[in-house]
Amino acid sequence: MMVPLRAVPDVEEPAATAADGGAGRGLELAFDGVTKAFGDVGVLRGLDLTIPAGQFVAVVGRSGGGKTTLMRLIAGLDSPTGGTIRINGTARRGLQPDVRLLFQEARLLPWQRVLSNVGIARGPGWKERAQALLAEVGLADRAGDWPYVLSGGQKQRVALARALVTEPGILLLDEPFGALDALTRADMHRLLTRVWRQHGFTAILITHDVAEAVALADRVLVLRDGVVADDVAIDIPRNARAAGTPRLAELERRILTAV
Ligand SMILES: Nc1ncnc2c1ncn2[C@@H]1O[C@H](COP(=O)(O)OP(=O)(O)OP(=O)(O)O)[C@@H](O)[C@H]1O
Repeated sequence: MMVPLRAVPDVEEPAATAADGGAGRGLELAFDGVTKAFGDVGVLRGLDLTIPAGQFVAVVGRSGGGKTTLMRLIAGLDSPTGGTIRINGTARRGLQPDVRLLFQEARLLPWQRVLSNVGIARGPGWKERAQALLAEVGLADRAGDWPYVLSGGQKQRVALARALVTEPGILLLDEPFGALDALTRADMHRLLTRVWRQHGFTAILITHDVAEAVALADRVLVLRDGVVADDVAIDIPRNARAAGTPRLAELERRILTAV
């Protein structure tokens, strides 16, 4: 197995919050009585929720609980049955270029080299921009490679660089590290935290892994039976989380109980 060799520096800065989050380009996301049903089956049954600009939110819940449905609504890939989703106060309709998605699979174009995969949006200066983002994700020297020679973790880094190329205000992450081994996952956690601070987007991470949620997020939402069953602030500095404090264990237990 190929494991990314380039370690991500684990630079610890004060945790960014909604108030001082990153570069401040994040967008606020608000749900106002949002429901979603497929036929008779109500998947989301009334979400009222505000996610401040620049916040890092994790969404956990049982399989089939509506997490991916929620992502698709935010991304504009599907419409709510009722209620409104607002981005910076404006009701969202259809696809929005300010919102980007990262999936469990990197979904790179196999017939394009790494640099072209990142610079998919093209436009003036795209090569320099794509190259700079590759450097940011630790793949500066892989620009000329074909996707098939990369490891799973490296592919996800390329996908992350590609998602950032348009400087999205909201980044949706649907189990992006689910298929990676533990060491690569830990590297990706550090990388994601770093780019989130650097770029300032609002991050919404879907995960089955409560430990991952409390390691990365400012706030964890538990989605159960189509509503937010718990909304937990992770009030522990990020640099204290890896060590595992009693408070962190307590929050993890609370989330697991709510799930
Ligand atoms: N297009 C669709 N048509 C009908 N039912 C759907 C559709 N999309 C999702 N569902 C149903 O909605 C429910 C929630 O699905 P969703 O994929 O959002 O759950 P999830 O929490 O993301 O699950 P997992 O963790 O397993 O990915 C499921 O019962 C699913 O079968």
